[in-house]
Amino acid sequence: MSVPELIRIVSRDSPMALAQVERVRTELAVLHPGVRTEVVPVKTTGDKWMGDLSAVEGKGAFTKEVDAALLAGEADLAVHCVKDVPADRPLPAGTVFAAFLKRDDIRDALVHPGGLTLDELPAGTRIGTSSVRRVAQLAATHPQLECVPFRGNANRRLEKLAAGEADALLLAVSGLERIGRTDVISEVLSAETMMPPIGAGILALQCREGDTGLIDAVSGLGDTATHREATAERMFLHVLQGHCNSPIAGYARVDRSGELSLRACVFTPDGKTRLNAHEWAGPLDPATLGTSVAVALLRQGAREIIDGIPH
Ligand SMILES: NCc1[nH]cc(CCC(=O)O)c1CC(=O)O
Repeated sequence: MSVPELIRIVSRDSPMALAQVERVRTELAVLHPGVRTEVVPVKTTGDKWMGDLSAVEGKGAFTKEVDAALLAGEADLAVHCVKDVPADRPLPAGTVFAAFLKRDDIRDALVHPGGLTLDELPAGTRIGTSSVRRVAQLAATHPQLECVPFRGNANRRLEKLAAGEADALLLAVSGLERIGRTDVISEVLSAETMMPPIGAGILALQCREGDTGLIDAVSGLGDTATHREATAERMFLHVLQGHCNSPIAGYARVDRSGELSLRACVFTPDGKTRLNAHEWAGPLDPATLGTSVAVALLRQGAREIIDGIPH
């Protein structure tokens, strides 16, 4: 199958998303020096709507318009943060993941202009975050801090922080790396301190199902360990069937010996209840590991917690 001459790449138009596209173009140029690429930026509902995301109809606020451009043939390849691709349902009909790029840092960082660490922040410090996952974990470990709703892309959030709309922020390390702003990090939080979201730090390439020439051409950008981790994590979330307001966190890891494990948590919004599971795949394939960890949490009462949260 011959490599297409031109690949039109669609993505959100935030600085982070466009940096992600540049990574894909660079890696493509190494793999297929002859190929030309074009960028098709689109604004998504999640970029336009600055209110509560649970008020937006359906899921996929950061992916819907990107998927639509792909399906309409306005572009050939979509670049998504796996974290933003809904896992409770299949991918939009007619599209497939062609590759998961090698995973970036999965951790969250504290951004505090004074350079303090999370444990040093004085009581009443306002943390700008609308993430129910971050709010629940902070409430459990640092109840003296106050979370204030904060939306917008990472650059915009840094501007709002500088304007005094909050005293500190929690942002993904990988996102800050992509926009070239790791200088603002005052502390990188361990995955134990602040468990990351499903899919953290992973970029996925999505194509039209029948586009086999393109799928073959870009699949070489994929990373095997990341593929196993993404598959386990997304199946976990699929079985759990969460919603926008359910604090869920977790991550899979392929260790040095090649063994895959998945740990995951479900929280109540106040962080007071935390269900935990951690399993090794052993002979199980990644998707079955994801199912097994979800079932372990469901047995502990995850369904009741998730369904009990208004959404
Ligand atoms: N919802 C925005 C978003 N989507 C993906 C990332 C981080 C990068 C990644 O995990 O791929 C971010 C920013 C953040 O959470 O700080």
